[in-house]
Amino acid sequence: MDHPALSRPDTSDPQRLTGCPAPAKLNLFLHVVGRRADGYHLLQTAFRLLDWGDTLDFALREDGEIRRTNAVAGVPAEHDLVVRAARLLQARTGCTRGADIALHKVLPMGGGLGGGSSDAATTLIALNRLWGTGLSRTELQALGLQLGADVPVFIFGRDAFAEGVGEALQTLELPPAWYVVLSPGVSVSTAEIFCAEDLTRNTALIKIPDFAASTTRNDLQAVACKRYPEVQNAIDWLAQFAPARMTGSGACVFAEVFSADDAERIAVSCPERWTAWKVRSASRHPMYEWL
Ligand SMILES: C[C@](O)(CO)[C@H](O)COP(=O)(O)OP(=O)(O)OC[C@H]1O[C@@H](n2ccc(N)nc2=O)[C@H](O)[C@@H]1O
Ligand SMILES: Nc1ncnc2c1ncn2[C@@H]1O[C@H](COP(=O)(O)OP(=O)(O)OP(=O)(O)O)[C@@H](O)[C@H]1O
Repeated sequence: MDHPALSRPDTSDPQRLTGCPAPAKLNLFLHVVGRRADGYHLLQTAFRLLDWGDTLDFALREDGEIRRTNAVAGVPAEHDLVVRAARLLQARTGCTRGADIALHKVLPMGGGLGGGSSDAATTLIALNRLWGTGLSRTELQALGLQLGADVPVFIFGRDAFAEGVGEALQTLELPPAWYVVLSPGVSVSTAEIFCAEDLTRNTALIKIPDFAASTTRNDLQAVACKRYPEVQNAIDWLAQFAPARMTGSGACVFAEVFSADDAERIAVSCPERWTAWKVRSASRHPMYEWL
């Protein structure tokens, strides 16, 4: 499937920010290297930002209310990470302003593409500007981590090598690339995969330059494929064309291809029960310069 590239927000009206992008990510590899006392897992992973994602609109409210103005299937407003992110920023800064927020969902949920996390990150970056709360990138990353392990990287705003639970980030310089991303039509719960008895939790640590595809893997993949056979089927189908693996805790799988034409050709031949997208990398978050 084709999709529009992400663009920069419209900042012409000081009362609102429209078309704020929330890009997807891929985990090019993901190693589980240990477990913390609180049950969270220690990882090594490479995050790649994509030129594909959700968009959000924000309008200033002076009464302090946070409202989501549109319905989003499967995400009631009170559970939306976007609403939770806005409330967290208010609480952290003592800001008395509020916002109307519209969320235009494009990314599959429970897809391992970090959609909800990216929506939350975009909310923190956008409201920090609209409200004039002035938090730094580092401060927003720390705040974002309270919402989820995947939020900080989107505020970091660049391809990154991540350690810890995903919050210790170092910039990665990666060449531009084209990917086919395939959704096998199932939604995977991240917690379910990390809780699995049969998850490998002791992969040896690697150094940054050593992450050639041949020497890395996604440790969550075997667990997800066992519980969701369509994930394995999707990997097997995509692997006919290029090395394929799962992103995050699934369910989406991806393969890097040589060109936009290759991505297009593979995506259009995807079996009808699944959805495939031709996607380009994005080396920076489109709102990177705001922090
Ligand atoms: C799989 C990844 O997407 C890879 O980037 C992330 O590690 C998941 O990040 P996320 O979706 O933001 O996850 P969170 O919302 O923080 O956590 C969901 C659940 O996954 C488990 N979890 C998550 C991250 C982590 N490093 N270890 C974990 O064990 C925890 O049980 C947690 O309750
Ligand atoms: N704004 C949001 N967008 C999507 N899901 C959200 C949002 N807010 C809360 N959620 C909840 O989070 C769950 C996971 O959604 P998400 O799309 O972020 O998963 P994911 O792509 O697997 O994320 P990750 O890669 O971070 O694990 C959803 O099933 C939904 O219940």
